Amino acid sequence: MIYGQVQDFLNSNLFIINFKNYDEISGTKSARLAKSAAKIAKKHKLKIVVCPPQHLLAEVARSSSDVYAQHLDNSKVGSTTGYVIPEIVKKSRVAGALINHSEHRIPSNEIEDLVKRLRELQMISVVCVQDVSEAWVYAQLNPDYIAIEPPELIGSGKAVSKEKPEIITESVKAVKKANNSTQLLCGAGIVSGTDVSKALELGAKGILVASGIVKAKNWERAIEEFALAFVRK
Ligand SMILES: O=C[C@H](O)COP(=O)(O)O
Repeated sequence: MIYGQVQDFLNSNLFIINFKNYDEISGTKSARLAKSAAKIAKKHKLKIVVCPPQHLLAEVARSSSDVYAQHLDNSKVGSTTGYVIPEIVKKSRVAGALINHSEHRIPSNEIEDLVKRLRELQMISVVCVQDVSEAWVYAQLNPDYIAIEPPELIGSGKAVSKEKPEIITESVKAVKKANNSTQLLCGAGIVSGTDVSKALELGAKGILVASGIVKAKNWERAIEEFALAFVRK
């Protein structure tokens, strides 16, 4: 992305679908889900990013421009084996990454290094945090996004925006206090358009969702329902 495009991107709402390692997206099904996301993104002029499993990143990124890694390793370019690193995935058209997801936590010095590395590569960084105090700590690194996710609600079908609205409003404040360009996303248990609307009402710039889409019987219908919540906000 060139500079102007990066700015436009950061000004719009963001809807991230993390495929995790659900069986529903194994093999060629990841590309199918990414295609549905791209279709609805285009229809509503909405930013929808997909995070397929690591081994499918390049394949999905061949046909979709909005692909982030679920995780990256802070290993060097060169003689490192079995790690997935920013410089190399960028060459497969991967545009950003989740960092420190609740299911793949890393030490704070690595979070800091990865945010810097992604910035230098003009890739988008999404640092996942579990509570408001972590939102404040990591917002000061100025990642593009902080994604707040109370771990106990992940995969529960009980939306953070309804179960713990205060964690979103408090995190919005924490991120603002950092006084930089970082914006807040939220996730955990989001399964409906009203969950999304509520998150946006509370001040989130977007959402990070997995099971609510991946496990839906009809992917396109579910993505459309979430997308409409963004469009109607
Ligand atoms: O990365 C996604 C989050 O962990 C949320 O997962 P969930 O939508 O299944 O609760």
